[in-house]
Amino acid sequence: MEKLSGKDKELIRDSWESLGKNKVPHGIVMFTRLFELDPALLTLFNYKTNCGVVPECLSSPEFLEHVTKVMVVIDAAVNHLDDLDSLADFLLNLGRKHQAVGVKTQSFAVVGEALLYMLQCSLGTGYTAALRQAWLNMYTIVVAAMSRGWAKNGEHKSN
Ligand code: HEM
Repeated sequence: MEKLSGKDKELIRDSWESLGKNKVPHGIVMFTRLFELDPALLTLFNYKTNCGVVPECLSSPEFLEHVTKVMVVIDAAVNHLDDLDSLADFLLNLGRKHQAVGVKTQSFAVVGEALLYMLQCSLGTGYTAALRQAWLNMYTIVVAAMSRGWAKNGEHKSN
């Protein structure tokens, strides 16, 4: 996997220190933005509760669990910045699972945009161009690994 610079790591760690302690509220800001950017993604959350409607979806326990899951993956990445390779198998498998539930790889990029939006809202003036780029670099590494798993699952199905 790609490597991050020392400066990238410092910017990511410092900014995540307080955000990571409040994962769900920040995750909700992120997913609210995600559904503004692509409302069709709501239909992929086929929980028993009505996830065709944004407010109902955002307050359903299963959905909030997924929000937490996403934030935990981000937390894991931030905690393994020196060794992102150790997450490769996990992320590959995660990509496979998302292929199986109908998520497209392009949608991972929209999640990235929503992540940056959440960082901007939360960090205010701390959201500098260098910080934005550092997070983008990390997220790109995560998504590249997930996308490899996604593609492998797709291949497997068409065989
Ligand atoms: C458009 C984007 C996404 C959609 C529509 C989506 C949807 C889903 C769905 C339907 C599931 C299965 C049900 C569930 O566990 O809640 C799932 C599982 C999961 N998702 Fe996502 N997801 C998206 C992006 C992401 C991203 C970017 C991450 C992490 C960086 C992530 C992390 C997870 C995790 C950890 C699971 C549990 C996998 C397991 O059961 O082992 N998701 N996702």
